[in-house]
Amino acid sequence: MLLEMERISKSYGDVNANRGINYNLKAGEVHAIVGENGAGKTTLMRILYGMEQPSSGSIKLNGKEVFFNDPKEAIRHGIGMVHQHFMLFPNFTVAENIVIGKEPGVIKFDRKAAVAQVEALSKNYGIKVDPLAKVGDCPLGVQQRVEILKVLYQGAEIIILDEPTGVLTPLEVKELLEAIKALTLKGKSFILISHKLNEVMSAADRITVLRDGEVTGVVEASDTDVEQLSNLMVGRALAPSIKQPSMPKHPVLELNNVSLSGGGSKKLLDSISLQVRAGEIVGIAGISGNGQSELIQVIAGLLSPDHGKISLLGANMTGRNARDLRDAGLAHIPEDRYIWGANKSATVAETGVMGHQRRLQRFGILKRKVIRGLVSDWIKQYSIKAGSLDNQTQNLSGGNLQKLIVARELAQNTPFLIAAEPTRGVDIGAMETIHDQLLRKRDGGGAILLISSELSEVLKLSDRIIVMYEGAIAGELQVGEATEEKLSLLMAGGKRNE
Ligand SMILES: Nc1ncnc2c1ncn2[C@@H]1O[C@H](COP(=O)(O)OP(=O)(O)OP(=O)(O)O)[C@@H](O)[C@H]1O
Repeated sequence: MLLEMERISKSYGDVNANRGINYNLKAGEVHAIVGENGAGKTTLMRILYGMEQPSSGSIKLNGKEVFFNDPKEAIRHGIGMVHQHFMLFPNFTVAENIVIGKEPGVIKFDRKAAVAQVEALSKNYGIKVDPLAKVGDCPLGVQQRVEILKVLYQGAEIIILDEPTGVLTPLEVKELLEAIKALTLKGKSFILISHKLNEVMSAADRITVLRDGEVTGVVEASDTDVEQLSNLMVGRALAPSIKQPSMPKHPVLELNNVSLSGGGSKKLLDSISLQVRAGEIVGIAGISGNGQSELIQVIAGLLSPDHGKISLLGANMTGRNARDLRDAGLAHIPEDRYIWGANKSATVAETGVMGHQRRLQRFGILKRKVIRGLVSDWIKQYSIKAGSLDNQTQNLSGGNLQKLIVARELAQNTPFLIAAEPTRGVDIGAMETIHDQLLRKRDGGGAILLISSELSEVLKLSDRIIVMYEGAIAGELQVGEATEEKLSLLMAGGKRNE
């Protein structure tokens, strides 16, 4: 056996993140780990990668016990990790990012050698990149290839992929799954952490299921289905949300010819006009980087458009800041929970009211008791594993923080909500809860603009779908006529749907 993790336990104070976990990996195998948010997946991988030390238990590589004090030691033993949030330098080239930390050259960095080595590596493993491209200019799918080449350059035999498809387009996901397959044929082994059970079943040979820090099952992928996995994960089968037809009323958000330049002649937003009415969910689909992020930021008052008009409930809000927009009736589940949604060093209770403090204070003093009561209720409603209300936000697992932010924004009961990637990183049970809550808000007369890289989510929740391509609206489809194929065509710059 290539890797054996035996009886691994890890506690943080009262939280038992891992409780006697056994996990093993064969050479050339893809062995996925699934489980609810906070089940202990990341903790187990942080232990394997030397970022944390277990409270008890042992790790064996090729039958020999090893102990890693830090990631450098894990890397020396052939373990590589690609994190959910890429850790690349955007201003450096692809080649520089790959060789960093182990650069060729005796006294001085040998750039030519670096490019040659990256070219050879890329050819050997069939993973295409341009060594001279600046990483910040590369699409996310390419950035992920750079991360994978980087761990291969460091000599990885075991590659940990933590939620690798969260930010990828359907085509990029397909390419990633193909790259994984090709690498296993060359003897590399993968540990895949994912909430996307269909992808897990198509990529993995075996699947280990964790629940509350313990293993609840190890199954062959060819021998299981989504239902059995969800049972092992959550202890029950899932009931999909039921969507009633929408009954849209008055316009809540209106954009008229909104444009934003990106410096030079390039337009980040090109004459966008759209409406979101009370009682409807308008979905925005598009390959990441086609203006969706800028659209969200312009509407949320984080960027000011160069041209055009933005109105909320009939009031002109063009150029107003985020605080004014929140006061006027906007709630916002942000695209990136760490940049816009939370402060890592704040407590859970503080993150639970971030952006809404003004409503929860009296004479400039926060109503702490009220806040603690509110946040405690959301923790119960969304089954958030948060430890205590005074726990630091950075100690929450990614999915649990996402749930806290969604709960906070939905609880504001505002007439308008931007829901950007609302279920990124959450488990299937929580996804169901969040979808139900979004539909409930819509049915209660809320207007929702949904931006999601998950086409299935856009199709499931939206009443109308707008596709963005190169900063402009490439087409609009009613939910009845929209299919993944039609949307994908428009997303790739296909014919405008007039
Ligand atoms: N440094 C820490 N201090 C305190 N608690 C922690 C710390 N790191 C993790 N935890 C807790 O350990 C538990 C397991 O977290 P972990 O991140 O391993 O879960 P996960 O299965 O990866 O979840 P997700 O699917 O949301 O990423 C959670 O309850 C989390 O809050």
